[in-house]
Amino acid sequence: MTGKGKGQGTQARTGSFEHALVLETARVTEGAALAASRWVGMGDKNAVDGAGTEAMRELLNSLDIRGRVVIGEGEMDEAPMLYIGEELGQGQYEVDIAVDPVEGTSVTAKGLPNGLAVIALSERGGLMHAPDCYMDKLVVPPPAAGRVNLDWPVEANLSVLAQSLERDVEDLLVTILDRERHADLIRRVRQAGARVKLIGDGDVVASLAVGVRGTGVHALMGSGGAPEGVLSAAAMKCLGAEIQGRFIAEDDAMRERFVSMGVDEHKIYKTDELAPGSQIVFSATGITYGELLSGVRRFGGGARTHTLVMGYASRVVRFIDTVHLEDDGARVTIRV
Ligand SMILES: O=P(O)(O)OC[C@H]1O[C@](O)(COP(=O)(O)O)[C@@H](O)[C@@H]1O
Ligand SMILES: [Mn+2]
Ligand SMILES: [Mn+2]
Repeated sequence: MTGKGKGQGTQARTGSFEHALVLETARVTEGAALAASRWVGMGDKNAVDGAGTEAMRELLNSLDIRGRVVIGEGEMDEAPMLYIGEELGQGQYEVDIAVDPVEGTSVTAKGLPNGLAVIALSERGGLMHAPDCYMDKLVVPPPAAGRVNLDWPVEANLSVLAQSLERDVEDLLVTILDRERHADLIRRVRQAGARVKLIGDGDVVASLAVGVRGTGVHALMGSGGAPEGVLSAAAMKCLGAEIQGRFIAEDDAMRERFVSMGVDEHKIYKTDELAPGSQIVFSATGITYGELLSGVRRFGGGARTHTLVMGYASRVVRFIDTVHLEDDGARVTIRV
């Protein structure tokens, strides 16, 4: 549908596979979160990752897709499941898949907030095949999209962000991963007058919180994983927010890898370059409690999950609260 038709702005763009797969994709992250939740707070990162990955792979295989993993758990020789290049499903929709079965493995193993299971799907070529390196990131909400620049001094970006959100720099809260490498960035953001929220892990959910209004955080700054940058880009695109990222080559081996993958070390990659797809489905289910998504809440006879699933072309942002009942016949009272 084109032109200024009735209801323009809420019409589907070209939602074919999205319509078929939005809810199915939510089921995949729900399943991974439920499996990983068994290991919350047990101090075993490998068990957390293993459970999430296995469940996610099995559920992806059951979808009506012919999928190819472009962002995964590593290369084939280092990851037994959901490795980059792995093919999943025998259905009809040809898709590229980006996964992080457990984003925030350490926090999940410690029972701390903001562990989640994450997936993005697109048509073939719709998600950048990013190397597994660090990425310098700037994430801003919809009103500041297109108005900031990762190349500018941080003070300039804060000032534009404050203007865009019609407030003072002092009213901004900026999320930054609590890492030694960010000491200077943290100092400068504070000196500019903005407040800082330091997080231990999990810059995907931090990006989601920036993209959604009312969470009280206004930007994400600093470096994190490049695969997480692509996943965040898929989400920001669905939300109308923006991510800018620059791939960081820490050594010559990585620099060579960039060349072989066609990645430009000096370029700022924007949302649309990281996630160029015209159809994108993004889904995240909380494993441990967070400000945006509740974690998995287990009770006798079942568990409850909280998911954010979105379709870019179909223009839907769904928060899904699901009760999963065990099939052993237990009587469970569902609460609102
Ligand atoms: O801990 P580092 O090396 O600074 O890396 C940061 C990256 O790790 C994470 O905190 C956690 O990722 P995983 O749990 O998937 O390993 C990401 O959110 C972030 O992008
Ligand atoms: Mn991760
Ligand atoms: Mn992970």
